[in-house]
Amino acid sequence: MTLIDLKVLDPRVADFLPAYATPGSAGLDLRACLDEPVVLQPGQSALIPTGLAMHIADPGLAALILPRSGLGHKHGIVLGNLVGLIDSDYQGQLMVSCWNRGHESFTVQPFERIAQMVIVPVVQASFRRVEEFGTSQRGEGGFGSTGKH
Ligand SMILES: O=c1ccn([C@H]2C[C@H](O)[C@@H](COP(=O)(O)OP(=O)(O)OP(=O)(O)O)O2)c(=O)[nH]1
Ligand SMILES: [Mg+2]
Repeated sequence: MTLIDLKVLDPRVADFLPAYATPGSAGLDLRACLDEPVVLQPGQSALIPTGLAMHIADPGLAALILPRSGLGHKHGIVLGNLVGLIDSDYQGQLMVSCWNRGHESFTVQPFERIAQMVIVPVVQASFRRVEEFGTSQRGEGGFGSTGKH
């Protein structure tokens, strides 16, 4: 298990620290640290604080913030940035951009679970400038070049 430093910025979230719901879970649910409900009209988005800050510190790791499938599928509540990327050197509050892509208004309740976070490995690359690549089977083919079936 990887140990990551976490700061509780709002004491109200101290009882709801991110935790894996089951032994096999990949995602850690993040909650809305709100004083009052936030109504998202269709098409509207809001940046919702979580009351938490995290310093991953290891450049070989990052965190991704992803929608929760139930909220996304049933209510159209996804992320305004589609996916949130948390850099290993970020020490600010974890924020969730909630976007109502649905057709009905949705109310985010204080401390409701609004998104999930996955800790992932990262490879930092450096680049070597070349004039020609070594051959590959695909070459420059893309965007459907392998056919439809
Ligand atoms: O959903 C998100 C996405 C990002 N962040 C924080 C952590 C991340 O490390 C930082 C910067 O994110 P990103 O690089 O995606 O944003 P940017 O628009 O490129 O800002 P910057 O110039 O600060 O890198 O913002 C969040 O709290 N939630
Ligand atoms: Mg950036």
